[in-house]
Amino acid sequence: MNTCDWLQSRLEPLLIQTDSKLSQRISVMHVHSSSTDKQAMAGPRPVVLSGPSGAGKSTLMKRLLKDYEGVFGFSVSHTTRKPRPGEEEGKGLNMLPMLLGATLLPVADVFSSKDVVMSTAISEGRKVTCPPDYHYTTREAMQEGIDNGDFIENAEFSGNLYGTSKSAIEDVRAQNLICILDVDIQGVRNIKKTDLDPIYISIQPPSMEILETRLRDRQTETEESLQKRLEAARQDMELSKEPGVFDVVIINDDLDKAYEELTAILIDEIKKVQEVKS
Ligand SMILES: Nc1ncnc2c1ncn2[C@@H]1O[C@H](COP(=O)(O)OP(=O)(O)OP(=O)(O)O)[C@@H](O)[C@H]1O
Repeated sequence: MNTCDWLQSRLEPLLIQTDSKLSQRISVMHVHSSSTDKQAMAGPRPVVLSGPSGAGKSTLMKRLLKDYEGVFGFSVSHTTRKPRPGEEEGKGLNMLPMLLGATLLPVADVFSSKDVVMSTAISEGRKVTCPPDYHYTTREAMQEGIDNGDFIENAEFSGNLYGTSKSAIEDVRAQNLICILDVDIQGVRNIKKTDLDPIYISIQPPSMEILETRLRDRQTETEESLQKRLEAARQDMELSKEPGVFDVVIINDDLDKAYEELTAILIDEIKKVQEVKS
């Protein structure tokens, strides 16, 4: 049994318990990349998906990944956390400790929509590409990268730094994959300072009332975390109206319609990927 199969067999029972809890992201990141700017610019443009928690980003992403297999990719994150036994760069094991940690850690702060997508694919019995490892680094190197503006987002969790580097995003592009970035509004602002040139998409709920209902129905939140998310959502909804921030704002009222709008925006980039593959 190879690493990927082993990982899937170990995760399946766990995912049933953890999938409903998976939610926001700490992105983990990569400072130094082997890709050159030239390679990076040759591939499809990345996509930024932003919007309040509960707006439907993961739901839409899951559909995209299912309908367009091998077209989208996620950046490899960077961390100052020490690799655990069996975790080495390139072995694809980093999801296991993350998922095992789900029962112990405040998952809302640890998991990303990417993880929801991955775990759903596995729990549905679909073949998935093993998630990439973290790029393990030292605090000094990572801090230097953050200070140099090499990261589009970073966070500290349990004494370790995690982040998403610009070069990790360029690496995905260089592999002829559309890099999906699920970031908050601060992440959007940081990306705007770079030359990553993504398509900026905001996913918004039809109203605060509907958002609250969806978050309650999702049964992933405590009353406290729900209130925090709603407050953040109010601010996000205001900011998304600022002209020039997003290329498009999709109101996710009817899921099919929202998905249709999303694919319409992405179809040129999707075709680019498919043409190169064929
Ligand atoms: N158009 C829709 N109509 C009804 N329910 C929806 C719609 N879109 C999403 N939902 C439901 O709303 C809930 C929140 O959606 P989802 O988890 O995709 O949000 P999210 O933006 O990814 O949130 P987070 O940032 O917290 O991960 C889910 O239970 C999902 O099934």
